[in-house]
Amino acid sequence: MYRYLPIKDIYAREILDSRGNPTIETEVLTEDGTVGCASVPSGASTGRYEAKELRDKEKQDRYCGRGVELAVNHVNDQIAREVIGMNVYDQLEIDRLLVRIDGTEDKSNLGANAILGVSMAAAKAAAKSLDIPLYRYLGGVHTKRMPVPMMNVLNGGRHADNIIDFQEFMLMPVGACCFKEGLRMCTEVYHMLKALLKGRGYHTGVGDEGGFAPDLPDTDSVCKILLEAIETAGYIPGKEIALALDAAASEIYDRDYGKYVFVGESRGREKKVTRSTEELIDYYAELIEKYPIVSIEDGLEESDFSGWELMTARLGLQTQLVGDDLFVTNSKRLAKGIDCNAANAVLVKVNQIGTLSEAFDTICLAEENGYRSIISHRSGETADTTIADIAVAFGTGQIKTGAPCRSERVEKYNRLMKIEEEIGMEAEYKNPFMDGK
Ligand SMILES: O=C(O)[C@@H](CO)OP(=O)(O)O
Ligand SMILES: [Mg+2]
Repeated sequence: MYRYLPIKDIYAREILDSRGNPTIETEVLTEDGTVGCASVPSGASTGRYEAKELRDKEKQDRYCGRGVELAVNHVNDQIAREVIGMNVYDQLEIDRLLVRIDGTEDKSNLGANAILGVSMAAAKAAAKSLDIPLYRYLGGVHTKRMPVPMMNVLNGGRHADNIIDFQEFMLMPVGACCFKEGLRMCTEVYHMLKALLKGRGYHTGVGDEGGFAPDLPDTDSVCKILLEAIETAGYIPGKEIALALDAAASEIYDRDYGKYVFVGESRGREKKVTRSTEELIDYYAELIEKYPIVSIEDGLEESDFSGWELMTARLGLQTQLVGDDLFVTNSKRLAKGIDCNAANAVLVKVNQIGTLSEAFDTICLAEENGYRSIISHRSGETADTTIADIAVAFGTGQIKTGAPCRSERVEKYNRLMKIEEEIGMEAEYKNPFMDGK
């Protein structure tokens, strides 16, 4: 027997995310008066195979995005009816029940957004009622590994109104001694990058995740200025700060044409710049040769398992190849990837799958098969910091949560600094590429 604390009430409401679009905030109240509150993020470059975020049919006049009143009603009616009375400490049972009452493969009935809010708020209420931090509640007493940030300092693709074809250019402070130092190093480079861009007449407005969004013509010029920023800030590229990319290749793939189309890079040229799967892999090989790129996410499009297999055979030994749209945090899709040696890491976004327990299952499957896991935010975020705790709880060793200048991203970084302080001397921070994990 263990402690039993029934859920007394569940209440969801519509709030706004960092892009000014509606999203859900959910509260779970327990019999002892504890309230756990969680809000749900939302993507722009969403994967085709993600669990479905339920949005209202009609666009609301007062918002630019479609509302989530339908999903809110599902929480307040159907879900509340079933989940009230359950033991808040039975996370697995709560999550399994949510999946069952939805009844679909992709959670399109109740909505992954409706389900996730309840899953996260229940965990937060449980932790709070025990008066222990969320990372400890989810991860246990031995939780101590801090994640290396993948700090997105330059935005392109669907996250910015510029001409850069790839979506994200990130800094990884692999040579730092602790999370706090890593965060400081990247932030210094971020400020240096701003000065360099400004000095060269580029605008320094930011994209959805807080990275700068200048009109740099191609990936080469982005990598060059990033290296310059790292060096001018006083760090050694590769050794102290490495680079990571999210190509978000599904967004530039032309299905009819069967090739990747680089619209930005084509500007001012007579012929459109396109690359076949093999050519794109060659292009990555060249980039890795020239720049200290340690990780490439969504290097190929989301359905092309055989292309991924090819890319992994070619680049997988020296480079982390991350499946985001490819795996969508779904253990079945990850299992398929493992079977054919596609990728060697999985991006974990809780709203891609809908419950904490399913995200955890995916991380365990990755771990068992020598794949790394990276906890990630979405491009549309809120002040909710649950992913910071999850990254520490599940000991994934890496987190992707944007630039240090938009508060919905900074909240996560600040939460991680607090966690590191709490864990104290026992906190562990290591280069994820040094120990094969
Ligand atoms: O592609 C990604 O990895 C994410 C987060 O950076 O973007 P979005 O939330 O728009 O899918
Ligand atoms: Mg991605």
